[in-house]
Amino acid sequence: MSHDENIKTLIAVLAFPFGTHAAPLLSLVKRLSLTVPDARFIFFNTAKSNDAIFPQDSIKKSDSIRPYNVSDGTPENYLFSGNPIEPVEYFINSTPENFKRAMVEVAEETGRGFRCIMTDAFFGFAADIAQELQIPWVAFWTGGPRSVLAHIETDLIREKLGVLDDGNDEKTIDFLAGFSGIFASDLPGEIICGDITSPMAGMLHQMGLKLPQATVVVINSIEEIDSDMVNMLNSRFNKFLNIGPLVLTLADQTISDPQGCLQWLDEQAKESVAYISFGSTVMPPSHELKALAEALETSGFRFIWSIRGNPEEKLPQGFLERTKDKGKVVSWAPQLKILQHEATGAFITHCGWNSVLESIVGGVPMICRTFFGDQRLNMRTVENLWGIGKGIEEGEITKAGAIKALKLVLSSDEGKQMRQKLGSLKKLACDAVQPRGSSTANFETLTSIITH
Ligand SMILES: O=c1ccn([C@@H]2O[C@H](COP(=O)(O)OP(=O)(O)O[C@H]3O[C@H](CO)[C@@H](O)[C@H](O)[C@H]3O)[C@@H](O)[C@H]2O)c(=O)[nH]1
Repeated sequence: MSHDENIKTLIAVLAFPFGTHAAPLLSLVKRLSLTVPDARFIFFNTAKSNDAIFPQDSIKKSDSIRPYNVSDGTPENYLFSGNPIEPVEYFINSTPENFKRAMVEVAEETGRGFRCIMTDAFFGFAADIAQELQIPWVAFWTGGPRSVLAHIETDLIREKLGVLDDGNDEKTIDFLAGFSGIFASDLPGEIICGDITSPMAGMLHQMGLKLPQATVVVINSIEEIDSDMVNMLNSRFNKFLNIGPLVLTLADQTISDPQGCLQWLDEQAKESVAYISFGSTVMPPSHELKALAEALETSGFRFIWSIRGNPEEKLPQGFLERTKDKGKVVSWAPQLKILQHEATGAFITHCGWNSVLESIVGGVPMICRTFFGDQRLNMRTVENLWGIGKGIEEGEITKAGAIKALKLVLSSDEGKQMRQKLGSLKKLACDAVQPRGSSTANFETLTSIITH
């Protein structure tokens, strides 16, 4: 990175490299790079995550967005133990020094100071960096509004409910407006139910305390779909901007579909296919995968199942061969396009926020099997507030529960009603990104914060 007179505005972007966090942040940065053409965004992220989200040729082409690798905090010769939280904890423990070091390197190399720091909202430490450098802090929350409010209110929730040993505690959160019908066990584990001394819990607690200091908190959501939450967050933050759904605002969406999912969908009847995916990090336990496979086989519903790794090892013996005329099993699917296809009628999901938004954009009702973090809060919003999906019976997949849920969504009046409600939400989402829409106006406000 060399001294460059054309670059007027240098912006530091700090990514959280796990789950689907860095990709939506990069989507936001790509969009901003079109409206702030004289800016250079330095995308600080681990090498592994940068390699995954920046296609090789794009790095050479783009002058305005530069990936810059930071340490992931793992010890030398580290061998992954199989425990997925371990690399996350190494990384958290290496912050903020890894980012600060890299920012100093870039400032020295370019001979310029940063004009703005834009981060995953997880990084509460950015408040101190922004203050030290006297620059704005733009915090990007990749989940929905209800989960960020729960983190902001962590101390109040702990004060009212205490810290619970049992993740299934059924205490309600009725002391917090907008949380009626929500139970303690629906909250992200780090707030009260899990190990609140873990590095992750510490980072999220710190985030809740620091986010009100951000110049602006940006969220990949739509004002009109949860206005009560938005009003509450408006009163907590200096500025709160809903700019989603980002997936509807990016022009260059290259579709990778090597296994021909979309062509296969073209041959299926309208709203007849169940799409199954549990996102980028979750893998349901093997007895649930088996139960779901048996439910699909017995019910005969058509399906596309995105499952990471080798499906032969994960699914019952002979399942792929026996169901090859009814469904497709792939290791990665063009999810957004599948959900937007008229043949897709149900989405079995873990309720990651990106999946929930994409389901709204596609108008597809959800069958929810949640696992951690914000997912249960997202499910409650899907089920109670919007009525566009249902949690799986007993909270985990059984053969009978899955068949019941598939029938409900794919072939009952309740499923039809869900689809109608989705129609209204989808319209709100599409309207928000039109030239006069709320997300478009909020995006313009964000641009002016960055440039002035
Ligand atoms: O075959 C696949 C599977 C997934 N996806 C995409 O992967 C993303 C998955 O995102 P999300 O639904 O948010 O799930 P996670 O990857 O699990 O996301 C993490 O990050 C989210 C945003 O903070 C949180 O809401 C989740 O709880 C957390 O697990 C979506 O954009 C999908 O379209 C594909 O394109 N093809």
